[in-house]
Amino acid sequence: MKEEFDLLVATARFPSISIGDASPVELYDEVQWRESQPRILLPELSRQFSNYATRNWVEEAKEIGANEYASSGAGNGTELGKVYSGKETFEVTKSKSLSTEAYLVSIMDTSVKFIPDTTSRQRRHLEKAGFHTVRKLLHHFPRTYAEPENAPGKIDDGAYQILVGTISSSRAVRASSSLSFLHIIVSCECFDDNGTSKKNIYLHLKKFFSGARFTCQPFLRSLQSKCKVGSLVYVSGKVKKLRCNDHYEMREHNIDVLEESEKNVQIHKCPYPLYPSKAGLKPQILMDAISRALMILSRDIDPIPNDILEEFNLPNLFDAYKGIHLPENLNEAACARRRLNFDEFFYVQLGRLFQMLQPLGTQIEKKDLLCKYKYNRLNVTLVEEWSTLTKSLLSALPYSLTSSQFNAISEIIWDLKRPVPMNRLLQGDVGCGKTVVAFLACMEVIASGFQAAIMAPSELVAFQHYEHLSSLLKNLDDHSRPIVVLLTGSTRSKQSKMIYRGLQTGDINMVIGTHSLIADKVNFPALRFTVIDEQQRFGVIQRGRFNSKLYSGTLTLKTTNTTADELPEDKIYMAPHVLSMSATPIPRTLALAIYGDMSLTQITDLPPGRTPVETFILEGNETGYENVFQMMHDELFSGGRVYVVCPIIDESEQLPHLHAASKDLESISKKFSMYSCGLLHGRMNSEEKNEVLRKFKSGETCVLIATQVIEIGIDIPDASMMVVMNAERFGVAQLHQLRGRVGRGMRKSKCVFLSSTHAALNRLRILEKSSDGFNLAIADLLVRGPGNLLGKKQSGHLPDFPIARLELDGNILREAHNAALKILSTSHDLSSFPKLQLELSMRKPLCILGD
Ligand SMILES: Nc1ncnc2c1ncn2[C@@H]1O[C@H](COP(=O)(O)OP(=O)(O)OP(=O)(O)O)[C@@H](O)[C@H]1O
Repeated sequence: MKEEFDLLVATARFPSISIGDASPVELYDEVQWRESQPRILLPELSRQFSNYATRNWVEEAKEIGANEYASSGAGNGTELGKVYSGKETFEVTKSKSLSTEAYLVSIMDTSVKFIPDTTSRQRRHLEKAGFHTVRKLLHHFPRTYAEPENAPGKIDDGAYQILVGTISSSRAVRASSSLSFLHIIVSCECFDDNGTSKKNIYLHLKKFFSGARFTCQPFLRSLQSKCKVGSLVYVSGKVKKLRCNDHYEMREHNIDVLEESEKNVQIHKCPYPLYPSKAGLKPQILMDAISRALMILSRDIDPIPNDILEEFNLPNLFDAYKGIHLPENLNEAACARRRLNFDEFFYVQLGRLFQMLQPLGTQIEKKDLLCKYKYNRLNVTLVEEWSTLTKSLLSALPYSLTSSQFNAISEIIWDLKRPVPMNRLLQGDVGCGKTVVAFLACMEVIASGFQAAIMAPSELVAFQHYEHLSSLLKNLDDHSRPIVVLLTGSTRSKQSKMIYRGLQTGDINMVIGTHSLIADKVNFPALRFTVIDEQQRFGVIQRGRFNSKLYSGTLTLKTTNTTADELPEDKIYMAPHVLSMSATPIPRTLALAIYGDMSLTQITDLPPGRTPVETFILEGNETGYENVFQMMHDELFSGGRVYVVCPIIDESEQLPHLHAASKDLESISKKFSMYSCGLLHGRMNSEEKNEVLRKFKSGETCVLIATQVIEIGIDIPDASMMVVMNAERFGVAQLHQLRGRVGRGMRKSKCVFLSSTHAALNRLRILEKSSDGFNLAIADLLVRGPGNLLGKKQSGHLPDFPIARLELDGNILREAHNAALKILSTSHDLSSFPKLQLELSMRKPLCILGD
C-alpha cells in the first residue's frame, strides 16, 4: 500500500504517452512537473542546494519525506549511507522508503538550477543550450581526454594529436568587409626528430568568420581576449607541416584554454576531459557545471540492482559518471564508458521487451516468451504435423528444400500455431530461397481457415511472386488449390473492386501485392499471416498498419475446408502473425538493436549446385571497357544472358560521366548487333516492365540494360553475367544485392563492377574477396555506420546512442539484452524494480517504443 503511494508521488504526474495497449509511459516535463507537484521535494531541494556547503540535503530530504509521509501513514526504515560531495564524504542517514529511492533516482531529472553555486545567469545559459536537467548535463560527455603526462613528445606530421602549450601570439584580423579570422600560435615543447633533445615547435590555428557583423572591432577584441598570450592551452587537431622549420598548421582544431586558477591544479596527472562546446557554451563552463553537478549525486542513484552489476562486471552508475567526467586514469574512463554504453542499450532492450510482454495475458505466456529469448530455443513443428495443403505444395516443388529452409519453415509453423502473434525476421543472403519458405507458411495458415498476404516492395516483385506461386499451385488438385490474387496499384479498378469483395467475403484466401494492400478500402476479415518482403523498404508505420487489418471487418470467411462459423471466437481478434524478410543481411548486433523484440531466423545455406559469382573490379577506362565487352561477347556467344546496370535513365549535362541506360542501349545494341537488347527502368509502366522481363526470361532478349530497378527480388535463373557501370555510385550492400541477380541457376556466372574513379577501386575490392552478404554487411557497417547500411527508413528508427558505437560495441549490447531478460524474468511488470521503472519512464526510448 505504502509502496504504491510513494511511487505515485514520484512519477504519476508526468505527462504520458500510450503505446498500443501498453500502460502509459510517463514523460518528464520539468515545468509541468514542478507546477503540479505538491511541493514535497523540490522547494526543499532548492533550499538544500543554496545552503549546500553547510547542510546535508539527503538527510533533510529524508526528514521531509518522513514528515510528509508520516501523515499518510507511511513509516520509514533507515540505514547509513554515503553521499559524494566532491572533496568531502558525508555520513548520512538514508531512507529506505521507496519514495526516497525514487527521489534519489529523480535527482537526475531535476533542474540544473539545483546544482550548487549555479547563478541564475548560468542556469539560463545552460537551459538555452538544452541542458535543462542534471541528466542532460551529465550526458554531455568529453569527446576525448588530454594527458599532459603522456602527451606525445614528438610531432607526427599528418596525425591527429592532442598537445599542451602556451599561446605565443593571438591576433584577430579583419581581412575584408565581410571576413575576419583569428590566428593563434601555440608554442609547445617537443622532442626533435631523433628523439634526443627538446625544442620548441609552433602550431598555427586559424578560425575564419564570415559576415560583416564579425568584422567589427568589439567582436575582434573579444575574440582576442578569449585567447590571451601566455595562456596555457590544450589543443587537438590534425597536424600538418608548414614550409618554415618547426612550424605546423593544426587543422580541424579544438582549443581549450585553461583558467589561471587551473594552470597549476590542472596540469596534473589525471586525464583532462575535453568537452565539445554547445550552443556557444564554452567547454570550460560546461566542465565546471558538470563537476558541480557530480556533487549532488550519491551511490543510491543507480537503478540497476547490484546483482546485475556484479554479474556483468559493471561499475556503479555514480562511479561511472565520476569516471567519465573526472577520471583518475584512462582505464577508469574506459570502464565508465562501458557502463554508460551498457545503459544506453539496456534501457532500449528493457523497454522493448517490456512492451512486448504487455499484451500477453497470462504469466505462463510471458514466461514462455522470455525463456524463448533467453535460451534462443529452437521450437519447431515437424513435417509430419504440417497441414495437408502445405505438404502438397512441398511435394509440388521442383527441388528439395535445403536444411536451413526446412528449419526456417518448421520454426515459423511452430510460431503460427501459438496464440501469441509472431514477429519474426527471416534473413538470408540473396537468392537463398526465402520466398518459398514464405509460400509454405502461407499454405499452413490458409489450411487452418485464415487469410494470408504477401506485401512486396515493387510491382515487379509482386508480379513475379504471383507468377511463381501460381505455377507451383498448378500442380495441386483443383479442390485443394487456394484462391490467390494479385493486387497492385496497376490493377484495374473493376478488378480491384472484385478483389476487395472477395477478400471481404473470404472467397479469396491469399493476396500478393504492394503497399496497396494496406489501403483503407482493403478489408481482411480473417488475416492471420502477413509476409513483408524486403521489409527494410517499408517504413515502420506501413509495416505496422497490417496489424490493424484484422479488426476492420466482420468475419464471413469461406475457405476450402473451413467456414467462418467454425472458427473459434477468441482467435478472431488476434493481430496477424508477421514474417518480415530481408536480403540485406543485418549483422546480428544491429538486428538486436533495431528489432530487440523480433525473433530471428537465418537461412545460412544456398540451394545446392550454386557456384559463387566470379567478381571483377575494373577501372572504367579504355582497357577496362575493352575487357568488359570481350567478356560480354564470350558470355553471349556461349548462350548466356547479360544485365548491364546504369545509374541513371537519361544522359545528364550536370553529370556527364554517368552512364545512362537509354544511351547505353544504343551503343550496346550497335556493338552486339547479333543479339537483341532490352531496356528496363522505373519510368516504364507495370505492363511494359513485365513484358521486358518476360522477354529476357524467355531468352527473346539476351542483353538487358537496366537501372537499379532490378536490384531487389528479380529472379531469372538463366541470367549469367552482370556489368555495373559507375559502380562507385553504389554502396557495398547494394552492389551485393545487384550481384545477387546472377548466379541463381546452375550456370557459372560473373559480375563486373566498373568504377569511373580510381580512388573507389579499393573500396569495391571487398566484393571481389567476399560473396558472403553477412561479412559484407559487417564491413559496410564499419565503413559507413549503421545509418547508411540500413537506409533512411530504418535508420530513422535506430535508437539514438550518444556514446555507444553499434559497430564496435556488439558484446555490450548482447550483455544488455541478457540483463534486460533477466530483470523481466524476475518481475514481468517491473513492479519489483521501482527504480528501474522510474528510470525507464524518465529516459527517452519512447520514440523507439513507438515502433
Ligand atoms: N532448395 C532449393 N533448391 C533449388 N533451387 C531453389 C531452392 N530454393 C529456392 N530455389 C530457387 O532459387 C531461386 C531464388 O529463390 P528466391 O527468389 O526465393 O530467393 P530469395 O532468397 O527470395 O532471393 P532474393 O533475396 O534475391 O529475392 C529461385 O529461382 C528459386 O526457385
